[in-house]
Amino acid sequence: MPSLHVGIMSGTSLDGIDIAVASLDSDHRSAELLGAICLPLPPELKTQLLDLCQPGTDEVRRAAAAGQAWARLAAEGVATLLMRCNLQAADILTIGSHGQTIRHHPELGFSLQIGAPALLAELTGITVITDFRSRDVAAGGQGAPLVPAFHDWLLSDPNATRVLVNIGGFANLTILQPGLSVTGFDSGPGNVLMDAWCALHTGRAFDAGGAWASRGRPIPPLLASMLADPYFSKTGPKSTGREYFNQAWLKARLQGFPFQPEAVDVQATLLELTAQTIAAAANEHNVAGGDLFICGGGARNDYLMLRLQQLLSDASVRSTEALGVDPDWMEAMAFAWLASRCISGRPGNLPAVTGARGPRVLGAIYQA
Ligand SMILES: Nc1ncnc2c1ncn2[C@@H]1O[C@H](COP(=O)(O)OP(=O)(O)OP(=O)(O)O)[C@@H](O)[C@H]1O
Ligand SMILES: CC(=O)N[C@H]1[C@@H]2OC[C@@H](O2)[C@@H](O)[C@@H]1O[C@H](C)C(=O)O
Repeated sequence: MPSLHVGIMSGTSLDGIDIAVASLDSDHRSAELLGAICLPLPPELKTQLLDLCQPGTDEVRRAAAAGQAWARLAAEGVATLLMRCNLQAADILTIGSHGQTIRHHPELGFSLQIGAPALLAELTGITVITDFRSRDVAAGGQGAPLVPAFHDWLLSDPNATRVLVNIGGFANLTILQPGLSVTGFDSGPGNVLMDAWCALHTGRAFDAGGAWASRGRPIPPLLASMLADPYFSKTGPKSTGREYFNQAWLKARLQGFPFQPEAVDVQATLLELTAQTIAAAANEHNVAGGDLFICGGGARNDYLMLRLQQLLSDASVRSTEALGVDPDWMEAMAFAWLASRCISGRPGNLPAVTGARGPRVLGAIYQA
């Protein structure tokens, strides 16, 4: 029997809160997107959340305040979306709310998302499930990436190799190969460094279509110094975040550089870094001849898509649209699905992906 679930994702790009409502049918492994909405983060809330991604003073109070502001915005989004879809709160079994990651340190035993789930349950009148990463981390896993389990559930094909690549702030891959267990990991930065550099030099939040990067030329020694970072040669399970790949990381590479490069060439180098680390991660798993399907905002970066296709010339590189899944809503749908797993007492993680000791039911439930 299908049931209706809402998924809310606020990713590492901090561009907005994505909300999707989906009809999920576990008997037939199907997911139908009924509607979706993206609420841009007001600049003040974006700044508050970004500030919380690094150590600072009075963090507990600031995190509580920002979490509540986030929940109020998310609740408004849920109400608008349900109205547009002609649905009532009572039609929705659960909301799966990822919240906003402000620290991800599986090596220290925690991954912290904020988003005032109790308030969200109170404001929406719908059962809210959140804190999806902690249980996996407690079981020795990375707590990330979690979407590979959803990709496997919805998109695996017994006859074809499929690689799903989510390019948001960070990029993660899911490798679905007939007869092999699912592999998945974060390959490294997706858009996060490109966004930061673009904002600094052009005042724009991102480089639309990769047009600016396409006018520059990657700087080989700078690219080499970036690719030498030990994260890229580590094998999975592995996950990363703003704690590691951030403006300070970029600054350190630029400081060690003998001349002042052109800003546009740095942008081209950062795009190349994203493309090459994704391509290398796919190649490590011998996916030549398979299909790559891209989701997340990176699917709109035409130049990045072109570079990926050039680097992986034996594979076809397309957006997940080709599989019938809108690339903008894949992650929000994944959190709707993770909530459906939790409420039915079924595991949400893939131990082979996250490194957890075993399958675990993920999430904390705030009953309506
Ligand atoms: N038209 C476009 N051209 C180029 N890049 C784009 C375009 N639209 C969106 N993006 C990129 O996609 C990003 C947002 O992607 P997305 O919403 O998938 O990220 P996220 O969910 O925040 O990240 P994560 O998956 O890491 O949590 C933007 O910050 C921008 O870099
Ligand atoms: C800790 C955290 O929020 N990680 C995000 C981030 O954004 C992409 C990548 O890094 C992935 O590991 C994860 O998100 C997706 C939704 C995931 O867990 O699959």
